Amino acid sequence: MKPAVIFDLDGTLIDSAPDIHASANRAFAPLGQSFSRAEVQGFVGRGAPNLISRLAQSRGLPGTGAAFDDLLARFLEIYEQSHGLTALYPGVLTALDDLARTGARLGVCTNKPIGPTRAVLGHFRLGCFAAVVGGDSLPVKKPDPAPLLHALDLLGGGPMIFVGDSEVDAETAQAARVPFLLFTEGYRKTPVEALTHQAAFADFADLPGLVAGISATAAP
Ligand SMILES: O=C(O)COP(=O)(O)O
Ligand SMILES: [Mg+2]
Repeated sequence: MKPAVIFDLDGTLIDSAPDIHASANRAFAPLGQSFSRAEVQGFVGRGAPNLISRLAQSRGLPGTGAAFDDLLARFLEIYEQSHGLTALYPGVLTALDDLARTGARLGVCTNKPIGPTRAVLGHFRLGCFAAVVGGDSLPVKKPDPAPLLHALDLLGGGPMIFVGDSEVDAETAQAARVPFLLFTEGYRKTPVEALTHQAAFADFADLPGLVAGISATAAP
């Protein structure tokens, strides 16, 4: 059986931090707060509620409760329609095409809520993913392995490779006991050597070869 290749989204397939940053600043503007790109990017990867809560708390605002819920809803409403500053990383489309041509089954497992996830995949016409699992698709998020294993189930099971950019993704792959390919140009804060991974890559042109290498090793 050909492997399922399941991708993280933010910092892996798309450089979305500029839109997340701009949307966060618009959501916080009525509260008189704004953030640098680095502050916002540092909190991407554990889902939108965590991002907005951490940003609020960094300015002494509550990270839970009714006012926080309004703030999060405002952010999500703004962000779901904001794609103009987001870009696919170079070589992503070609790599996805190449993988699909070899028969690989493709999926996405992100902590971004499913609404904005589907919106951004639609914006970039990324229709190649037969399974898309968001941060609110299940009661738990990555690094719990359940969302990743759920994406695999939706693809029909079998061997899997997870591709991601962050500490959370490395932990998720370990918890699910699956090979992890680390994209080094995303939003990771930890040195590459400190993250458990099968291989690391900075250029999507290298991805199909890495997937083929792992599949060959795993073959019975
Ligand atoms: O934190 C998020 O909203 C999503 O991040 P991810 O796509 O890297 O999982
Ligand atoms: Mg990521």
